[in-house]
Amino acid sequence: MKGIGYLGPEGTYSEKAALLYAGDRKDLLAPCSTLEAVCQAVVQGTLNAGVLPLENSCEGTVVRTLDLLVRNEALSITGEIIVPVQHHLLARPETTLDQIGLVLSHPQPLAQCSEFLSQQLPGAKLQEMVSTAAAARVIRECGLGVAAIGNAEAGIRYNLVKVCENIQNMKNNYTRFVVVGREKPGEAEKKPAEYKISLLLHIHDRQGALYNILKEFAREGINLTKIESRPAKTRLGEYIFFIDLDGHLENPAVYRALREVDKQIIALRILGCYRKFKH
Ligand SMILES: O=C(O)C(=O)C[C@]1(C(=O)O)C=C[C@@H](O)C=C1
Repeated sequence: MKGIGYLGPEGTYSEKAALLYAGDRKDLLAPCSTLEAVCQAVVQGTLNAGVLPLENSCEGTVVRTLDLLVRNEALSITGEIIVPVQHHLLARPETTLDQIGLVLSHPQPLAQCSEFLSQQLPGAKLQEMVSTAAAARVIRECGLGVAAIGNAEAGIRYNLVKVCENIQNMKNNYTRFVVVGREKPGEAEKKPAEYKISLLLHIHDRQGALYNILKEFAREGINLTKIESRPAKTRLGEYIFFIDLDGHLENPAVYRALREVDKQIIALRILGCYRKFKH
């Protein structure tokens, strides 16, 4: 079995998700420098699976991941993992809050901690980094006035202390990750259980187009759990919709709805049919 890619370095939230997915196969974990690198390695077959952040309970969809799913047609979704996200302000030992003039982190945590940052560090500059652990890793080489936002494990790994704990806007902050692979959708597991399907729909730019599609799912009593649009990158006004729904590809109601939807749109791609995450 080849590796499981995730956004590195060690100490990211993506690593936490990848560890949950790997179970006792932790030696397979492969940190990658970017989300693009994770996808590329899976598409090329250097890695067997990749773990990508898809949505956060506070900040919504990670659009970078949606764009990568659209662009990499060989990828399918084979699973999902939901990770609690608790951010801390990490700095070199003996740093105090009033010394901090620069905060480094991934754009998502900077947004997820916006209230703390504006209230407690109104004068601090914010700098985006490729990941929370990439931010934590450079702090040791910086002066006392620099802090990172990341998780407790990153603090331990990079010998940093928590200047402030649990600084995210929402106490219950969660990020949903998807596992991507090259399996054909539905092949990954077939045992009857609680399943989810992820779809990409490229729809026409015309009156009622979205309504007519949603109607098909409603008619079959299918519950949609996420809907998000991204520009199709073809022309202004044309969109691709990312839809998650409850069900399995072998359910007759799902089959009927997808057959009707397929007749009305430019393209339908089944990204995956996979088991729902159980906490
Ligand atoms: O920087 C990290 O630690 C990541 O794993 C990335 C990421 C993200 O892309 O949203 C993952 C989960 C958290 O929401 C914060 C950051």
